[in-house]
Amino acid sequence: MVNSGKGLENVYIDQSSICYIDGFGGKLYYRGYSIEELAEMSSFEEVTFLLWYGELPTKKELEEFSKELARSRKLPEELLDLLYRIPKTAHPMGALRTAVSFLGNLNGEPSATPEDVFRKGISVTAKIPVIVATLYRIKNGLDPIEPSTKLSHAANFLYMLHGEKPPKEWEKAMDVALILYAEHEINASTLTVMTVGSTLSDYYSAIVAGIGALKGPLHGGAVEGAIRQFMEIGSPEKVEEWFFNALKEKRRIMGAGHRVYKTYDPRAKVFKKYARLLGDKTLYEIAERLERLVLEHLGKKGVSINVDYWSGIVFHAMGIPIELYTTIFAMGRIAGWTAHLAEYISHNRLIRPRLQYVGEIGKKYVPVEMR
Ligand SMILES: CC(=O)SCCNC(=O)CCNC(=O)[C@H](O)C(C)(C)COP(=O)(O)OP(=O)(O)OC[C@H]1O[C@@H](n2cnc3c(N)ncnc32)[C@H](O)[C@@H]1OP(=O)(O)O
Ligand SMILES: O=C([O-])CC(=O)C(=O)O
Repeated sequence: MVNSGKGLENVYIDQSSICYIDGFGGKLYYRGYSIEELAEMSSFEEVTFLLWYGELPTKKELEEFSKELARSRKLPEELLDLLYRIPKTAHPMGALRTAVSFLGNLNGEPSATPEDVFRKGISVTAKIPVIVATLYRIKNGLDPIEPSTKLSHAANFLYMLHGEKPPKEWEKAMDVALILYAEHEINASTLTVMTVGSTLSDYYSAIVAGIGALKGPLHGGAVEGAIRQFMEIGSPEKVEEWFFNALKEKRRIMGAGHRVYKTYDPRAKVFKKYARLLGDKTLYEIAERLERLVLEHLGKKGVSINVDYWSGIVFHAMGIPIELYTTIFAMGRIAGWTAHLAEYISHNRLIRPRLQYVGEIGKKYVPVEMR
């Protein structure tokens, strides 16, 4: 290799003031504020404002921003019609990708300024939970519920999904989940968004590409993989046998390992607290036993527990079907995608790395009849 950055490991492509990860110390900061403090004290609306505009909002700014988000929830009729026509077998991330792409056809002129990105960002951030909840209800033969303009971003999603206002502790847990998922520097989906944005394509094209990247099981899709693996194990006594079999078969433990964290992901610690508080006891115990084995046997390779390990147990406790978990990740991450897109295009340069060619050159072309 020309350099050692396979998979762009440890390659810095720009400077940014949005997020700092200390991968060995297990620390994470959004605009300088620790993730633990934001999760405990803040809200998704406030964190989105912080990520986009660089400072915590004043009370008035937060009220206006929250109102604007709430006002932007309603889906256009054309999109509602489309949601009914998406195949019921589609994975919700695929359906969400189609829905956001369709929104782009209603409003997809190139986004050349950060202000334009934020204007569209408000609309898409507001609509993603509405799209997800509406799709879920249509798929299950239930009537979609109109978004409320009174509820918080987190509470409105749960309300639209279940058809009733959520208990306070569910609203808080969902709000915390959205905060924890909101931003994480230049992860695979954010790089994807920035790459599309760097061609000066439109906001929606960039976000659609980000949704596609997030869906994969090595990235956001791991949240579904992690809980499915706990369910597959089935009982705490079976964890050990399952783990050593997985190692023997060279299967990855979902929700473990990370390109940047070589220690416990600080977001996973917060999720673990909520999983203990709200989650199914058996699933929690399975996950805890598996975690011990991961840390003991894979810790020396720098494999620890990541953000996707515990979160599914929290969503499961709120009666949310597993196939929606990655869409909840997207509901949070839209904030970070938008922040990075706006920051990058404000001093844009086309993203275009190289591949070292190792094939042959100068081969003689043979016409098809002679092959
Ligand atoms: C929100 C997020 O995106 S967080 C990540 C979510 N993804 C997952 O949870 C899926 C499982 N995890 C993984 O597949 C990986 O840890 C990734 C993709 C996240 C990071 O991968 P990379 O940084 O490329 O690590 P890489 O693949 O080089 O692995 C390094 C070593 O750790 C091992 N390893 C890494 N993750 C795991 C895991 N989950 N289970 C078992 N072993 C693992 C690899 O086998 C490798 O071992 P080796 O050196 O003996 O061959
Ligand atoms: O940073 C990464 O590579 C993956 C991750 O944890 C995230 O996107 O939240």
